[in-house]
Amino acid sequence: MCELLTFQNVSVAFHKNTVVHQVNFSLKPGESLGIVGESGSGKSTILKAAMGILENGGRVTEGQILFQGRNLCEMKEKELRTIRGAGISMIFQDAGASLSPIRTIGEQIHESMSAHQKISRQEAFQKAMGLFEKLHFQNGERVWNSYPFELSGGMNQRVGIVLAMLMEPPLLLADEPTSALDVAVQKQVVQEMKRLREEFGTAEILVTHDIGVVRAMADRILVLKEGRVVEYGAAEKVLTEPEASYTKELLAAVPRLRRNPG
Ligand SMILES: Nc1ncnc2c1ncn2[C@@H]1O[C@H](COP(=O)(O)OP(=O)(O)OP(=O)(O)O)[C@@H](O)[C@H]1O
Repeated sequence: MCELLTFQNVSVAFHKNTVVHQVNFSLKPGESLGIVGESGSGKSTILKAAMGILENGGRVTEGQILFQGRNLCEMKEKELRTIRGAGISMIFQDAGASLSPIRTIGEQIHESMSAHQKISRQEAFQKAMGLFEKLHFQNGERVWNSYPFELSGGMNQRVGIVLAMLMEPPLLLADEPTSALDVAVQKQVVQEMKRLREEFGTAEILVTHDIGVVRAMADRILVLKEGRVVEYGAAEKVLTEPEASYTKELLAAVPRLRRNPG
C-alpha cells in the first residue's frame, strides 16, 4: 500500500537553531504512530511541520514531507489550507481552549464545515449527530446546543476530536490529546481514537508522554531525543525489547503498574 505521509530526512529550525535533525518515518493509511520523548525533544515541532503551522520563524530547512506523494514544504499557503481539515487534521492537548466561548458547539461545527464546503446548518447537524453516534456520545443534541462553558473539560476535548474529524481526513495528528484529562476521560478519548480508525481507517500520529496511551494505540513507535530519532519500529518490539539505552530509560521511568497490560 502506498504511503500516506513520509518524512524524508527532515530538519526543522527556529531562526538558526535546528531543533529537529534529519528525521525519517512513514505512515500508511490507517496506521498509528506514537512519538515519544522527553519535553523539548521536538515532538510537537514534527506535528506542526506536517500541518505547515510552524510559528515564530520556524521552517523545514532540509528534506521533504510528502503527503499523498506531494511535498507539503513546497505548497503555497492556499493549497495547504485545503489540506488542513480535509486531508490532515490536528487535535491539541487543550482543544477545549480553542473553542470560542461565546458560540454554541453547533455553531462552531457548522462554521468549521462551511470553511470547506457549502453546507446548511441542518446538514451539518446531521453529519455531527452521525459522528457523535459513531463515537458513542450520549446526548449529542444537548452537546450541539451547548456553549463550551456548559460542558466539562473532558467533553470539550471530545468535541475537539469531532471537530477534527468532520471532514473525515485520512490523517489525524494528536498532540498530547489525553494529558489534560482525568483518567476516566482519558480512557474514553483513547477508545474514541480507536473507533475513528475502525470506522474511517484514519491514520494517526500521536504525541504523548504517556507510554500507556502509546501501548494502547500505536502500531509503530518513534523515540525522539534532542530532535533526533533514537529508535523507530513496531510498537511491541520497542516496548518489550528496546534497543536504545534512552528508550530503556524512558520505559524504566514509567511506573511498573502502568507498563503491565491490564
Ligand atoms: N515557536 C518556537 N520558537 C522557538 N523555539 C521553539 C518554538 N517551538 C519550539 N521551539 C524549540 O524547539 C524544541 C522542541 O520543542 P517541541 O515543543 O517540539 O518539543 P516537545 O517534545 O513537543 O516538548 P513538550 O513535550 O514539552 O511539548 C525546544 O527546544 C523548543 O524550545
